[in-house]
Amino acid sequence: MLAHLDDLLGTARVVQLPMRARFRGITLREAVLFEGPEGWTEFSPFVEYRDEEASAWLHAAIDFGWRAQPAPLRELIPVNATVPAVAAEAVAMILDRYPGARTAKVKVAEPGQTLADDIARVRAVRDRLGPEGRIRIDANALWNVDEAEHAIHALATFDLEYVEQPCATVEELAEIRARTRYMDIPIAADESVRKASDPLAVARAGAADLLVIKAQPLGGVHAALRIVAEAGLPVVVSSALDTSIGIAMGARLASAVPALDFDCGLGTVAMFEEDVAVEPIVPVDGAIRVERPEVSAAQLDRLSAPADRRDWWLDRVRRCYRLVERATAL
Ligand SMILES: O=C(O)CCC(=O)c1ccccc1C(=O)O
Ligand SMILES: [Mg+2]
Repeated sequence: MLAHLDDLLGTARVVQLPMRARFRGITLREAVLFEGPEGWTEFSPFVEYRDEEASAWLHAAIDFGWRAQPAPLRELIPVNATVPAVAAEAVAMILDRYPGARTAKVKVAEPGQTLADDIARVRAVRDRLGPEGRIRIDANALWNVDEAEHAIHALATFDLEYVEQPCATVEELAEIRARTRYMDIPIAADESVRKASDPLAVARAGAADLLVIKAQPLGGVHAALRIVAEAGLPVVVSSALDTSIGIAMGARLASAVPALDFDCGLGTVAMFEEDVAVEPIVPVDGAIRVERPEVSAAQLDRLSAPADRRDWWLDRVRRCYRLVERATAL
């Protein structure tokens, strides 16, 4: 094991980052940062995840903090704007936070909303980006196959780059892919990669045209690169709503994949009101840089979580560490 539990606990800082707008129901994003020999690293599985799933995220944190990273093949990573399931009127303000971005990812299928809301939001994005902008939509597995077919057909008029995780299962993805093939819109798998017991099953089944690859849920940069190599599909590297430290991990992965033909979902620090880095990794001219940002001691103090949340996170680190120890030979 590369890092001892004491190394993790001894350097752990638990932070809470206020969000500009609610995303995934979150207004305060919690993360643990550790400082390893390679630099700062992040552990930030969503609070509702069970330990088994969260332990892959701890494996990733150890990988990035304690293990030399693969050589970067590129220094700048083009990123997409991320548009939450907001009202159409709010779209312009959100896109303004991603200066130079030519691509937007738009959340759709939000519970409590209608297809008309999705259409209005995607139309507003198209109006703002112009005809040459790229628009991808992400349903987060919330449509059944008929709903997906209806919605994709209705949204196709806005010219979609791809549809991310329209339905939940690999079987449904294969079905919607077959049904919409005549529209020539690629289907991307996200949850079917990062939440599956076998992240390669969706590729093997031929149920997706491309994969969304995230460093933390896949166990880190090295593990994710192995999955990319085995899948043999184009990839988009994305984040899971990380601080600048987790984004640096994602950027490092994006810098090392053999081909990067899609803009990456790594501009999400723009969704936070505050961040832990002296210079937060936010998009400039549509791209982020590949580097380990300097962490601000003052920001770590300002954003420090209350004692009960710190205890909760450190207990989670202890439990997940046992699972990582059992599952791997790091
Ligand atoms: O890909 C992006 O643009 C940002 C990342 C993102 O959308 C996301 C962030 C947190 C949790 C899930 C997702 C997702 O892609 O489904
Ligand atoms: Mg997604």
